[in-house]
Amino acid sequence: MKAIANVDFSPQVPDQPETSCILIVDDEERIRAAYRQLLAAPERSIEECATGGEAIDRLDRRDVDILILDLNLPDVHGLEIMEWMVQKHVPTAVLVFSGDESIDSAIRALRHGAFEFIRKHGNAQELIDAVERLQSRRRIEREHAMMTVQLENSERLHRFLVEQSPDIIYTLDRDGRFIFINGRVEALLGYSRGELLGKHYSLIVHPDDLEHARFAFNERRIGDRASTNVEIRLQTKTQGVRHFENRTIVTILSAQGLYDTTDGPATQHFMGTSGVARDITDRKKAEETIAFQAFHDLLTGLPNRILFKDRLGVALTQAKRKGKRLGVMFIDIDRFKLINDSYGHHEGDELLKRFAERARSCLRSGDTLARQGGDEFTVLLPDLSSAEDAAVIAEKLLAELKLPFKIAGLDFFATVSVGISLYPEDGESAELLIRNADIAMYQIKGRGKNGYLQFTPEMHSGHSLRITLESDLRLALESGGDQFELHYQPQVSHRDARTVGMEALIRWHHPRLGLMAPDTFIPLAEETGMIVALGEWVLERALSQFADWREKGFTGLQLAVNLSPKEFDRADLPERLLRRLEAHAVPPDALDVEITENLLMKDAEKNIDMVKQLRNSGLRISIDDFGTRYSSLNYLRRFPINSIKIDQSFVRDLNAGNSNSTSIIHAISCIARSFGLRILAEGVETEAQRQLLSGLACDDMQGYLFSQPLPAAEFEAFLTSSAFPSRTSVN
Ligand SMILES: Nc1nc2c(ncn2[C@@H]2O[C@@H]3COP(=O)(O)O[C@H]4[C@@H](O)[C@H](n5cnc6c(=O)[nH]c(N)nc65)O[C@@H]4COP(=O)(O)O[C@H]3[C@H]2O)c(=O)[nH]1
Repeated sequence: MKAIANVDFSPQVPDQPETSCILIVDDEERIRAAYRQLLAAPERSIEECATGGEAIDRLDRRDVDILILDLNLPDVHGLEIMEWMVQKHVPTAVLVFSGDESIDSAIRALRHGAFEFIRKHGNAQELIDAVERLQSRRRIEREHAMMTVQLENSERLHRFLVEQSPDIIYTLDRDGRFIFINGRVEALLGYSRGELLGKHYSLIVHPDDLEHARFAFNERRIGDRASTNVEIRLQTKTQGVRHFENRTIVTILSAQGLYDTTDGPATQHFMGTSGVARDITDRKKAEETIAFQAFHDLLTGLPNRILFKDRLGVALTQAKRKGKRLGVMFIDIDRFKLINDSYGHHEGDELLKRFAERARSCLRSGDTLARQGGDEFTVLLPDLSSAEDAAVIAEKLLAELKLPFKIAGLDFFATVSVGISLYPEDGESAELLIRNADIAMYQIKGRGKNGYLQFTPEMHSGHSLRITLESDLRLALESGGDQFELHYQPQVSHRDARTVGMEALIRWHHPRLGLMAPDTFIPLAEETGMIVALGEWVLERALSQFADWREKGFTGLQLAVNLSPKEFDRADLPERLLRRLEAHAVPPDALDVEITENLLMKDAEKNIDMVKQLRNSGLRISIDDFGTRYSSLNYLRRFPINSIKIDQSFVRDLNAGNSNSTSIIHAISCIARSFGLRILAEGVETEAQRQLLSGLACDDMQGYLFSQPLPAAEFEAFLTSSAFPSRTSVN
């Protein structure tokens, strides 16, 4: 950026009356003395000269404001002095007084640039009035000159700002033609200014946005009512580096009407529009990357489970309306783990990709093949004329797989187990149809794999385990929660390798099944509503432990707890949290509530309100598993959260040198930073990941590299003795 050199933008209008220097030139000393007396005043400094020569010397210093000049001097004629002054550009104002009272003499003096002509022997008041008039004129002239300088400076500053602006700044005439556009347009759109001046704005607007642009570019309103942040795609002149889609950049446009008010505010004439277009192409690209990966599986490019479920929901609505049948297939590649472990992950990934291609080739264009995760795929068959149609497709798939996959020079033979469920026979909801297809798939696996089966209600008996777990969980809660334990995992600041907080993670010591990870019982607790009581237990235990640590001197730490969406359903959540915080004397800003992206998407308005209430109470809010759902940046705008936790899956992929993951983390961290959010990466297991993440501007990290989640006593020892001590370590 250029420096704004030599420009003084400070106001320069004087607040004190200035002293005027007055020079009286007359050969008669008596007259000079009389005039000096007449004109004496504090804001005047009066000097005298008896000859023209002396006067010229004095005037040459150019600090005389007013010259009172007698024309008839002994050495030089007064008019000659005035000629000399014109030649030398002496800026002194001249008041001629002369004993020669002829009109001719007065006219000559005035022609030579005199301000006024006064008769020498006239009324003395005439001289005083003339000098006052001159002083006042000089003052106005000076102020005018100063204002001109200020105006020039401000215009220079304005030009500088407009030219250096990273945004396109333009003015249109009343017909929508450019009458001004700054140089930024050249870099952004590839047009020179000359090419655009006089042209209609539609030349640079993407054809699909013309209608939209008409409102923004024709904006007639001003002030707060004028359009701001209208998203419009502009077209570049040629295929540029910065294009979004074909020759397109995305901008946010703000515009307002321009009015001629010279005839007074009542008679405003519309003159045109001026506005600013900010290039947001990079942000849009990042949003698209994130939106794509939120709905797609990165490895195969297939829809992921969220998109699948969404499409299934839409297909179900249509099937219900039209009275049609639809099918869901759950496909699992047999012994995939074995292939992965024996040949390596790269080969495993390659097999998944090739399998996806082959499976897709067996389907019609309206069918959806999705990857659920790992080696599990699902298929939506939205339009089946009979139950057998799904079986035909499954057979086709099995037949396709008789041919080997050639990967890294080797022949891989893959077989699959396929479970099928049908609407309306096997379920009316997306969840039920997927679950029943899954159950059918497990049945075929149990029967020796490589085949397909349609769901039958008898297959449900295996689900009795779930029923038992449900009642065990209820009992565990009712008996006071002794079977539960909290483990704490440190969160480490990447800047100074200090522990800055911890996440509380629940464990269940099941009396028969042993130690159970939360993934095995939290979903069940959520489905049955027991999560609310479980959440209460977690909060109470975690806060009491945390308060204990604070008392021991570990004060600067944050405690993170997971909150399930069900807990958000209760309107009194903020009060309950605050009550518990108060009971343990823990300040609200030490508690970091982790919520999932799902929560923000479903029932957004209600949840926005809840998040705002929590934030207003001083609590901190983090979004857990960020990037795994539809990470619309809109909700980052609308939800006043503090931090985001980048999901482990991206961190894991960093190890495999997956450039997709790197660019997604980069995109996420750029966006998070622009919203002023703290970024925490989860699941950091290796030094290589730590280094990559540091380069991607992650503030804090959590993962096995620093520590596994630990029981309270071990965590306390970690805080004091580890390589990542607490910032407020008591030791
Ligand atoms: N592979 C790998 N894993 C790592 C690493 N570092 C941490 N982890 C694991 O990643 C999970 C992080 O927690 P989360 O994303 O909040 O995910 C949590 C959270 O969503 C839920 N959860 C745990 N405790 C609670 C709770 O008290 N309430 C609620 N509502 N949910 C909970 O269960 C999920 C799983 O918890 P955990 O099994 O404890 O699993 C924890 C943790 O043990 C690493 O370097 N590598």
